[in-house]
Amino acid sequence: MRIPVVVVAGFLGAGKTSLLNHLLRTADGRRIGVIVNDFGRINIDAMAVAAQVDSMVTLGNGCLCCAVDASDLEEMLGTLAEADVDAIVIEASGLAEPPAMARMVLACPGVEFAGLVEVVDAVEFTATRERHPQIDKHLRYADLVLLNKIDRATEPGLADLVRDLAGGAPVVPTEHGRLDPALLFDPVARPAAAQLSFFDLEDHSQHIHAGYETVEFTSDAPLDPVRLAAVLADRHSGVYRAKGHVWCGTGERFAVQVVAGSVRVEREAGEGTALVFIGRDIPAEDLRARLRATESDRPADPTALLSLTRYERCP
Ligand SMILES: Nc1nc2c(ncn2[C@@H]2O[C@H](COP(=O)(O)OP(=O)(O)OP(=O)(O)O)[C@@H](O)[C@H]2O)c(=O)[nH]1
Repeated sequence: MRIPVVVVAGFLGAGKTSLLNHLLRTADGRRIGVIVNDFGRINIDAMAVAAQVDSMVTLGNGCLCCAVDASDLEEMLGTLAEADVDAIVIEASGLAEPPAMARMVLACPGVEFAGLVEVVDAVEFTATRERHPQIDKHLRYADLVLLNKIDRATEPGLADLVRDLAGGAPVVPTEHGRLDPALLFDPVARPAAAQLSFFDLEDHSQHIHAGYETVEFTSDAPLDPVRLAAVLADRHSGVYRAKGHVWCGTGERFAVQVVAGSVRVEREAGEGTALVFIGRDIPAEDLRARLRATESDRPADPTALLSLTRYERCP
């Protein structure tokens, strides 16, 4: 039997890793192999899922849809297939071109393309669509759409709009990607996957990731929470997404998640700092210098960092 491969796509910060982690947590005996593709060189998403996955291949630094050719993907899928998994989930980078990825999976022997899942950020969707009208097409080709962050959705008519754009594919409202895994992995429950054979090969310059860049920062020194909080609060308007881990020299570190105007900082175990900023026209040198200036030689009370957590819309 060919192994089903599900592609999970969705714009930066929509909730793909949350969905993946939920699927891994609720796998109920299914062995799930994962391919995680992060846009930056540091694969933060891979770190987030590594603890619970049966078998994982990661690909950082560029979108799978462009950075890899079909034979590389075939090799990655082959590695997972050898690990004897029941299903494979590919988490695309938040800037990937989902139809292109689906087409690549369709071309791989030994696996069955089991559908394109598009995760929609119910808070940011309208603003994202304005910047990237191509996103409508992503929904049109989806086999299943998650209308995620429904707990924070305030826009009237959004569900109807997403349903219209999804053109008949099921639209499931979710919080933190909590989707019934049967919808993805049970052949009976899962919607029939599109064949995508009618796609024209697109020009890569039209892809959403054209124009986006990443700035990475790593450090083994304790960071000063007050100075770092100021850098994160006063981030350049080009930064849409930031994620990673921050260490202030205490016995814990902090997971940082920025999506547009939302900032979430949570305690977690570990040491060391790795942060990735994703956006357009980010003044990389300036940002790196400001981050470097937060390095300190002593631990400090992290309250200033924790109190950054807030949800707000971008102006
Ligand atoms: N309030 C709320 N927050 C959510 C929900 N789903 C995800 N988040 C938060 O949104 C942020 C981004 O979630 P991720 O799952 O990392 O998003 P992603 O699509 O994997 O992000 P990229 O890989 O960077 O594109 C995190 O802080 C999540 O906790 C949700 O349903 N409601």
